[in-house]
Amino acid sequence: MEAKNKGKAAAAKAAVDNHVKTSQVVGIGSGSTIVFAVQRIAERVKDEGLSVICIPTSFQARQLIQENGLTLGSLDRNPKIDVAIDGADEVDKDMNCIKGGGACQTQEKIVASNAKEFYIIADISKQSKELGTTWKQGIPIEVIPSAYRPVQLTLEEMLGGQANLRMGVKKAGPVVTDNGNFVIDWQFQSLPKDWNKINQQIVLIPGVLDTGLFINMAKKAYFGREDGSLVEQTK
Ligand SMILES: O=C(CO)[C@H](O)[C@H](O)COP(=O)(O)O
Repeated sequence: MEAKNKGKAAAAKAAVDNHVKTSQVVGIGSGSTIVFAVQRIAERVKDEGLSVICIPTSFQARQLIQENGLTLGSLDRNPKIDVAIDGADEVDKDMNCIKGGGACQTQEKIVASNAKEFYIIADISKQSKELGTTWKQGIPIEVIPSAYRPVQLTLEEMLGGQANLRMGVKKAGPVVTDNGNFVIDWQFQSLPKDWNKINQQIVLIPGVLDTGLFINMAKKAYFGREDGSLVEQTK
């Protein structure tokens, strides 16, 4: 297994083994690390008879749940989630996160905020002392397509920096989210001191759905090192 994947797998296994119990409703995040968590849940279903209902945060998560033979639930049928597990692009010492590298942050935030407990799994490169110092691609913000230009201008006038429309790779034009919207990646000029305030300011701009700033939501983060060892972090 590739070294980085060893860390991701170790973090995923620890979170699933420590926090997922039978009969629970489990929120399934998106990205490359969550793949290992879903595989571990499937292993436990097979080996121990674990029984859980999985709530996806994206098209990718839905596919993963189905491909691994797990029970697919929905927020309509299972609005109360026991535990949610997800990856992150950066996690600071206070457990605040930047998410949305895969453009799934809105559904991820809905699932995480409706879970009793929310756990982050990541390779060690995602651990950071101060939010905004390691993830350099900007704060992901989901916007309604017709509003993208005014939102870009408002962000730049209000907060400075640069608000870039995320463009597709192997697809002409912008990235379109699972909700049919666009993503703006806001790159700040100077490191904000109060991320909570910044988040609230952005969310209030008409046309914005939500941001990839997950402030004070995660209970614990599991970071895996390349040798398969773990760093556990709580607030
Ligand atoms: O927020 C996300 C998707 O919107 C992902 O959880 C985040 O990008 C981390 O992904 P990976 O596990 O591939 O590092």
